[in-house]
Amino acid sequence: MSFFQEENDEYEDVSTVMVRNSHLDLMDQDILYHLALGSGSHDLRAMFGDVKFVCMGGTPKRMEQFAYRLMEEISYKIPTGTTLQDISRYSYRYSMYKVGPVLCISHGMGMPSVGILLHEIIKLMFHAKVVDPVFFRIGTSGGIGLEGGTVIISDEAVDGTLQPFLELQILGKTVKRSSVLDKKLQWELKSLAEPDDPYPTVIGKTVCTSDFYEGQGRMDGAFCDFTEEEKMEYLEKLKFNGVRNIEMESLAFAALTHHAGIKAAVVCVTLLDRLKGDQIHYPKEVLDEWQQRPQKLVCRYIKKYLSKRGLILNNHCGSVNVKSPRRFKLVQQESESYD
Ligand SMILES: O=P(O)(O)O[C@@H]1C[C@H](O)[C@@H](CO)O1
Ligand SMILES: O=c1cc[nH]c(=O)[nH]1
Repeated sequence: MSFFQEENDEYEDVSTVMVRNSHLDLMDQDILYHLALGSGSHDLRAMFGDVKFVCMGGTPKRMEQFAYRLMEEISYKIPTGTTLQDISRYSYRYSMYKVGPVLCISHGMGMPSVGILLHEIIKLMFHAKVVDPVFFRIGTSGGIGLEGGTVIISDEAVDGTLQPFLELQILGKTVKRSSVLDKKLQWELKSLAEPDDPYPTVIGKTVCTSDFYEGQGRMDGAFCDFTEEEKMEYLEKLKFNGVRNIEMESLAFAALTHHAGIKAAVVCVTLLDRLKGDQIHYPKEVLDEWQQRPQKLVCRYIKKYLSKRGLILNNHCGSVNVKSPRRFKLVQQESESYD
């Protein structure tokens, strides 16, 4: 029986997000610089207190598209004549959209970019007193022995040497943080893959690198000092060790959410099979459709979660099917005050 059918739901909310930094208590305000938000300048509780899901992916366009998909799926309406607002547009760094209880945010490329975003989003959750949020990364990746268009739910994020740690240099010392992802969430997501989906959805290990070219064993960058044989030996070693895909954010995403006690999942589509080549040569329309596959899966999860609790929004603006009125307020309409 899947968790969606269980009588007693273990997913009932229990605690607000905590930060592991006592210095924040001593600050009169906290400026979330890269989000163009702050605890002094914005009522973060009113704006974000109802958030339940935080979804991140590389590009602003993908996350805007995901926000519009969610609006459709959960019948979330904004006033006629208006559009979804990019809440962080004045940061000129990340884009953030809010659709009822779901935040959709672009994280840019690579671990430093997603790491900075996670610090500020975790603090945002803390200031807003958000209760037990679930974080998703919906991304793209290179497959290992899997055709383009395959959806992979990461069961573990590891570095290029297959270590399940994020290594950070803090005050000149190396600090390791375990990159742990929630097992149950992975299987819940997997259970939402439909037999009719014209592509496979698999669970597997994800290698996270700090580079797209040499770091992922590509021979088509500006530099390359290894041979085809050495590259294939490495990629085959990854395959042998259960690695299904390679991307650039999962390690920091898993390590920092785990450090904050936040449940998280990484769902990526493959854009090619790295055992067959390096260049991403598929037409744009094909790549666009593939990029939507992780979105569909996560959308199914969110929709089921909300439906199960009678929280799918009603079909008219500003109204919610309220079982839990303290949460899931509509704050999108307040976007004017975000400026
Ligand atoms: O979420 P995205 O599609 O940006 O993830 C991967 C990893 C890098 O950010 C990027 C490289 O093309 O795609
Ligand atoms: O090969 C790929 C494709 C997308 N993203 C990556 O990081 N690697």
